[in-house]
Amino acid sequence: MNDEILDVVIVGGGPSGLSAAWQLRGRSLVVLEERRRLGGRLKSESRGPYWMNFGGHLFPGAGSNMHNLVRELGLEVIEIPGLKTAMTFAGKVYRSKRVEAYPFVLPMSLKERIELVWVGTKLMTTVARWHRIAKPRQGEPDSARRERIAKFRFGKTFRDLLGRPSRRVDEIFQAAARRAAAEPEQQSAGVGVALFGAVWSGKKDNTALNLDGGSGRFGQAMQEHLGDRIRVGAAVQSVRQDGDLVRVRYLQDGREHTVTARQVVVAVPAHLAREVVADIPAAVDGALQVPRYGSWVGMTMITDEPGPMPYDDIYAMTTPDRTFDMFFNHANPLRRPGRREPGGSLMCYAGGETAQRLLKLSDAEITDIYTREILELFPTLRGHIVESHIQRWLIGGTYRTVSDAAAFEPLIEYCREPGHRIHFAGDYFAPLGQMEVAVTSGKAAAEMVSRELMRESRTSSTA
Ligand SMILES: Cc1cc2nc3c(=O)[nH]c(=O)nc-3n(C[C@H](O)[C@H](O)[C@H](O)COP(=O)(O)OP(=O)(O)OC[C@H]3O[C@@H](n4cnc5c(N)ncnc54)[C@H](O)[C@@H]3O)c2cc1C
Repeated sequence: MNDEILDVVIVGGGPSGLSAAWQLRGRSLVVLEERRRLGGRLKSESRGPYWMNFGGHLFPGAGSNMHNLVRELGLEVIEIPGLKTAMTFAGKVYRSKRVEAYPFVLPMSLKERIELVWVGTKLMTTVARWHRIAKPRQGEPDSARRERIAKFRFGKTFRDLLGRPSRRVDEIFQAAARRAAAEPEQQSAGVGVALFGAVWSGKKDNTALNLDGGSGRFGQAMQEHLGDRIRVGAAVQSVRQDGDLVRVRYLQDGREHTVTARQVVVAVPAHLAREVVADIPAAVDGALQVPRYGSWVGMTMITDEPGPMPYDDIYAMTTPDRTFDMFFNHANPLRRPGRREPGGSLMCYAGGETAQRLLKLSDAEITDIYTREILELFPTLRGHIVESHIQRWLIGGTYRTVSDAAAFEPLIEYCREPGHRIHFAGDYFAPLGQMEVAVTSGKAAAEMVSRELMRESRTSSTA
């Protein structure tokens, strides 16, 4: 048992919790993180000049809360010169900067071409509408914009929007849709459109950057800055309000501890928040049941090729003809004109129903499938994969199904109301979970905490 009374306890050391902790670093606080490292679903490990990437990697550009945070931490983002729109089809790699060109590039029947144009046009028109909806309006609070996005095309599934094109055309959209960790039938049309909106973000694409040194640097830098205010290996069991204080019970190294604070930010995935927070108001509890989570099964690889490889100009590739849905070349942002350094770093992953099937296999079986299919595409890579790891993200991506927009509103309302001591943050605050959503929600929770602490200190000084 511990007697300390802190200003704030933050539960969860992912981007949302760390964003809150950073805003509140002038206060007495601790961050309790279940894993042995910070960063949550942002994870990478250094290997010489490269890094192995396991989780989130595309960082938002200038003007975003994540970008500001990364700069404040003294970290650098780097541009990605490579193609993010490459695609495999019938066993071959195709490169087009503009996805709209694929109906004319891929070896397809006329019927398939027409279908690809038809579905693609429908999607692009809807994405253009989504961009208008998602654009921030002068003077409006971020929550208003979030609400507008949440309501966009939430009453239909992404499958309803796509229709049912023939198999090979459908597989292209399916593979891309699984970047939301769910099948088109499971996600709302708004989720699918947001996903494609991130790809079709216009000519000047600084919306997707890399963190120099890998996304794991984010958690490491936070650890360096926040020091002994971070407690890793600390699994929170319960968060309970007790009068003017909140008691947080956690297990660390097999021992039970309690820490008491005036304010708590719960920054763990929605269903886990429900498990730990006691006495959640019924409407908020209902809202926390809205976000869905899908899995991803990835393989990350370090390679030792002596010179150029056929994927050097590619960063991201959709792979509808493979077991995995996406292939990434994480060495691409490090390539410079001139001499090509030896070695590299690659990653691939599958989501949706494929991930569910793969989760039943052993690491060795998944490695065999992924490796065989990568070598089919790039035979010169044979013998050059020197290290590989399978990463199972059971809680991979968060997304919304149909008719969820209204059901989530009680939580937005709760977050706006003054007087609470327990606050929520996480990437589940938007229909499609991304690090920017996480960081923004953490910042918003921290602002509420600051207001509450100031209000309390004013009240006690006038009493
Ligand atoms: C493979 C993959 C690729 C991705 N790609 C991108 C991308 O390119 N761009 C992008 O923007 N986003 C991407 N994401 C999503 C991004 O990583 C998440 O949106 C972001 O990490 C969410 O942050 P969070 O803090 O809400 O949750 P998390 O990152 O999940 O952090 C929550 C933390 O809470 C901890 N926790 C849980 N329960 C407890 C407990 N009881 N006690 C203490 N601690 C607890 C967890 O261990 C975790 O560290 C990707 C994710 C994955 C898995």
